[in-house]
Amino acid sequence: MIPFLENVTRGRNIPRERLAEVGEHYYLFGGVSPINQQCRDLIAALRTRFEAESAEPLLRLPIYWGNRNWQPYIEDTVARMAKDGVRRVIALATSAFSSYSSHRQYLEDIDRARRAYGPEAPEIDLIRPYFDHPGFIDSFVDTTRTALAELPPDLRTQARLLYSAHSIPVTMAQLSGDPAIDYGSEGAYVAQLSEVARLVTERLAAAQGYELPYELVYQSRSGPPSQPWLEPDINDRLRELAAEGVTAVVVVPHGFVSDHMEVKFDLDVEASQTARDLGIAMTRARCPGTHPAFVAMVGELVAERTRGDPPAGLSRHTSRVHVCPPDCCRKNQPQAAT
Ligand SMILES: CC1=C(CCC(=O)O)c2cc3nc(cc4[nH]c(cc5[nH]c(cc1n2)c(C)c5CCC(=O)O)c(CCC(=O)O)c4C)C(CCC(=O)O)=C3C
Ligand SMILES: [Fe+2]
Repeated sequence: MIPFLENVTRGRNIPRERLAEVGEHYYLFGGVSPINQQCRDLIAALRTRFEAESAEPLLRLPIYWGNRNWQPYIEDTVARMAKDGVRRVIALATSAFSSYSSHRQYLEDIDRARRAYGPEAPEIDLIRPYFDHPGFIDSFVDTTRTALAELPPDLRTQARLLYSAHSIPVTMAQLSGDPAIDYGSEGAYVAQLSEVARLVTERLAAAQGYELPYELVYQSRSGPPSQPWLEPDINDRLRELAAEGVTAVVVVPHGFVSDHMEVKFDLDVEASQTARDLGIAMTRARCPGTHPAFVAMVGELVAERTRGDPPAGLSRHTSRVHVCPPDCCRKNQPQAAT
């Protein structure tokens, strides 16, 4: 696990103790990240879907898979595609939101892999942030309904919805998105997370016939304590909610696409334990994974990009362009860039 963790955090300011601690989370689950199998499952579901879509020859495309931090590495996948004669690629990141970590870094790593291969590397167009696509929203509405139904009946109408996303440094959050667009003082990442929480809550209310209060929380913080990251942490917030008399929560990990380690450990083990200790009933909505609405969305995004249709989305923060301008989703202020 350690080489993988070193890959993820190379060049970042992450304490060694944090790596050792996160390594333990993986050992608890057999010393293997669940994310590779989740990628294989998504690809299998996409193949089935793309093959069934006989009316849409555009989608009868071969599918490849590359990781940023582990095998199969993007570098190897780029080489394999080039050898297979692939000239144009449309890439989907398993990450739906704007920010350096959730979007720009994918672009950079794809670029690096292409440069490493050389001028014969295929062209690769990364699909824009798709956080408010109806397929992403509706898969969360569906899994949140299921999670709500897992609460004891008498608690369901009193539950609080906690929408949980990966915390990132506050500076990174403020620099997220397109600098020419006003997302409010917190930046695109938080604005997009807020919109998804609102949309899922509204559609859930329409389906259930009653509305639940909701809020944003963050999880999986790393980095030194001296650096401000997005808050509140889900565990801290659970303590406050218990003090306020809240008895049930449904956690919706809307910042993620599949139930990987940040979800399985930080929510299903850690936050669940916090809730248990506080006497709060907690259930957790599944991430999209291979949900049919999410799988269908991938087909729609590929078709959208191939045709050059305007980006589809349900919120006022829907991406306006397919290719982000070079100064969007920076990591640091320009003068501090490394
Ligand atoms: C925004 C965001 C997403 C969601 C968007 C997306 O999915 O892209 C995400 C997903 C993921 N993060 C993952 C794993 C890790 N992330 C780390 C560290 C970090 N993540 C960050 C941000 C994000 N991360 C940041 C700002 C850091 C600090 C270091 C840095 O500035 O880059 C570390 C180092 C140890 C630690 O500090 O926790 C690990 C091991 C896995 C794989 C899980 C599995 O194996 O199942 C997944 C899907
Ligand atoms: Fe991460």
